[in-house]
Amino acid sequence: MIEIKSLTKVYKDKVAVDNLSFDIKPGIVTGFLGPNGAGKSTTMRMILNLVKPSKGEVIIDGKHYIDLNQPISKIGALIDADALNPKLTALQHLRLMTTASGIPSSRIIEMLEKTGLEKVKDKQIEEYSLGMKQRLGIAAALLGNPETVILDEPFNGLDVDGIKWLRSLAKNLAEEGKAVLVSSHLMSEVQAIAERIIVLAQGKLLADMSVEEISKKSYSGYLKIKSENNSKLEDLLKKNGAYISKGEEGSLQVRNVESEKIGIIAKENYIAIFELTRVQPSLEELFIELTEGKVDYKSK
Ligand SMILES: Nc1ncnc2c1ncn2[C@@H]1O[C@H](COP(=O)(O)OP(=O)(O)OP(=O)(O)O)[C@@H](O)[C@H]1O
Repeated sequence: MIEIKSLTKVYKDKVAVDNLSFDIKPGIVTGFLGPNGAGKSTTMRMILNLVKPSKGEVIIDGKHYIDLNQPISKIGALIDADALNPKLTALQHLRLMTTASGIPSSRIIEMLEKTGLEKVKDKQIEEYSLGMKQRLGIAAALLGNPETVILDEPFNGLDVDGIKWLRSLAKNLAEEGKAVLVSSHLMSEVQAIAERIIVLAQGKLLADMSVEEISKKSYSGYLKIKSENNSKLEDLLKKNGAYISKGEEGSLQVRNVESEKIGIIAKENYIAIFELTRVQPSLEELFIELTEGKVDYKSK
């Protein structure tokens, strides 16, 4: 379990991470979402003790990172897939890591197989595509069989097969009891695997919810109604506290009144209902709504 407590990072006059608190729980995948520049990488780097917080702390199983016995078996991370020595082969890269940390070298082949790199293990990294480098970064992250796995934008550069593979890998790691934190700027990439979603914008926590909760939130959810007499129904529903706007094909978009009540009002007033559908925004739309106006580098 990793506890992030009031974590703050200020670069000169830029607040990259602003008083952020959340937990990374074992046994689930947590999606860490935010637009470019939201502060995801900076947070992950602070968890890994690569960046010193301006304020706040990260507690890993009750300890600070520097007090961990074998950090590599506590936290494995993919932070920057390009930060590899291009002249080394994958095998040499992983060998350096096992030698430096005392991890049994048998883990190397296991991880190369797990990440699909077994056949290209003797190629120099400079010949690797971004997707292959991501796979190697993941192999390195898993080398110490860590309890927590932190992956910063791991879907970048992966092809369709790679995305499928990574999704099932992340799920399997969580099923093994590991805490898995996966960052992305796209909800669609993590919604299929994450049980919990943390949304960050401009360094601040916008949402920390289960995927179920986030889907149930009514941000832009509404009831779509078509009836025999929409204008009469609209008046009646407004009297009952509904917020109504006009939808497509003459339908009504109704908020703030539940479907049962609408049904009863329609029945009591002899108005036949032709359609009554709950429309929930997709997670992608929810994410856009949550982060609207909170993007530093938005293309015009
Ligand atoms: N070393 C640094 N010096 C100065 N500013 C920095 C530094 N590292 C990050 N920042 C700034 O902090 C903010 C957060 O950056 P960060 O890389 O953590 O965001 P992110 O959510 O990971 O975005 P992306 O998806 O684009 O990587 C940005 O405005 C960035 O420019």
